[in-house]
Amino acid sequence: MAAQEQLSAIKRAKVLMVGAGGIGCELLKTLALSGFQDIHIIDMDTIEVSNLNRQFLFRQSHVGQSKAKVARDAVLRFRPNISITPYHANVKESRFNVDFFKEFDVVLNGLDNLDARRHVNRLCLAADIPLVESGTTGFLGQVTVHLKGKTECYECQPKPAPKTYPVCTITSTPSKFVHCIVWAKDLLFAKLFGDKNQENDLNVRSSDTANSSEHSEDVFECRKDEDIERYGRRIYDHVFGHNIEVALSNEETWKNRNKPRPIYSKDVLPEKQTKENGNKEKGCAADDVSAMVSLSLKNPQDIWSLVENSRVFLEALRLFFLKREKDIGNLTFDKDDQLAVEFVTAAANIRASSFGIPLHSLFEAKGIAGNIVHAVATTNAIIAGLIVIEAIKVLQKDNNNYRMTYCLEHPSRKLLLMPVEPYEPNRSCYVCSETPVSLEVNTQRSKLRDFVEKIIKAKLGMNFPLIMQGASILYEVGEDLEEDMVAIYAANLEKVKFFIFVFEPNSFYTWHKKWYDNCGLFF
Ligand SMILES: Nc1ncnc2c1ncn2[C@@H]1O[C@H](COP(=O)(O)OP(=O)(O)OP(=O)(O)O)[C@@H](O)[C@H]1O
Ligand SMILES: [Zn+2]
Repeated sequence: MAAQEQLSAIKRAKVLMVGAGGIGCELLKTLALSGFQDIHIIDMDTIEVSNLNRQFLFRQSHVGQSKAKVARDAVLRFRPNISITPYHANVKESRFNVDFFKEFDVVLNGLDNLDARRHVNRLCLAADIPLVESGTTGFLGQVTVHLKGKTECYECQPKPAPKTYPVCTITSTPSKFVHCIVWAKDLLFAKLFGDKNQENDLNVRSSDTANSSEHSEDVFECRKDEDIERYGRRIYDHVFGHNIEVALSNEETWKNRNKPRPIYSKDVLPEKQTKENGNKEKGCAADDVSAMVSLSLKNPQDIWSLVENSRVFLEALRLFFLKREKDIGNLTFDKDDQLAVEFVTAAANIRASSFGIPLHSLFEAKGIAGNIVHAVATTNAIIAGLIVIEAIKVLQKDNNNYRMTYCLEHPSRKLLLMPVEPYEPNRSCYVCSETPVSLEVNTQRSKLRDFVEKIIKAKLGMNFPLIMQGASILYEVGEDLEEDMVAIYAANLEKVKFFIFVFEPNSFYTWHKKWYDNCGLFF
């Protein structure tokens, strides 16, 4: 009897879930309610307040606790007799190796990043375990099934790169609010609060023409005898006033564009006004410091005026120096860092105002800055259901009926869920096919570092590459390397004229034989 067989396949199955976030919580619940009895779940995160609106296994009292463990406990309350094994860990840890993966009948991904997805894909290929992969953004979602040799693997098709903008649009000619956000976040915020040694295009325009008395590197440093109010105003005037004037001096740029308007702090905020606001101090922990709180701005969905944005800008900068001084120099923008979001929102709005671009609320700016498409709980639930449907087909080896399913925002051919037959493996996929990758590299010019970082790690996604020249090792990655080897490898990275063979050694992935024999990179 088909139904009986299905049920016993479900009961016998040992499944691994990776990710206990938006999709993962729904998936764990649906697995349990569908009769699965042996579920292992890996998630490296702890619960945040922002998860509670859609990750229904979690409650306020769980904030700060392991997602995997709390998810397990929540599901055991309504299915007390099943076995759920949680791992509060990164799936990339070496204990989750090929042998670990081989213990499962199917692996189900509910992840949110390319790196972890690639990693799980490769482990599933190496262990020859079916993978059901998924993802959602807002109303959109998809579920795909990957079986080694039968359907394409997760990496058979190149993934679209995240959207980037031309540097000059960001530094000189923004035309959309998102350009102002990128400027505020990746240039101004990074310059003031991030790693000082990182390249930064913020001042390209002004430093081109900067007069020699003002050394452009020092403009952003707080001077010895300068109080923080004055420093804030100087930065404000430099980036929203002076830099815009410099940009305007290049007539060519503005022939077919609207000219921006330089904005100086004294025109927007008379000196006295900031003093009044700036002095309102509230005692709170460094992490909770907020310019909105100290300026009594309550609603994050309000669009602030230029004056309000200018106040937030100066107040946020002041608070960073006053309350978060130890973070300065190490910060990268984080959408969950309230003060950082306030600063970036205000800076982006002041720049938008200068360029005649409509201003936005903090809520909207945060969404754009964090590349956030607001998650839709229903999409996650639908996708989780589809994952379970495909997982059951996998367990029953129902080879002819696997489907990739897309969840659409608007009906297409009257369907909101669009099933498509899975594609065959891509014969030239460097991950799952026999094809060796050949690359042409100019070994006279390229440093080994460029090769390792731009190609081996970024493009090919190798985590533990081993690079050989003849019989000697030029470079490898590992936790237990001797110090002197680390120094030698570091020196090798700066060298040019290498002639090498690269592979990801099998101690970690134990690549299936084909990969191991053929998928080296030859030069
Ligand atoms: N390498 C990894 N190892 C283990 N778990 C991972 C790894 N990478 C991502 N995850 C987990 O995958 C889950 C993805 O869930 P989701 O997309 O809902 O993101 P979130 O972090 O919960 O929410 P958001 O980012 O939208 O605020 C997260 O719980 C995250 O911890
Ligand atoms: Zn592939």
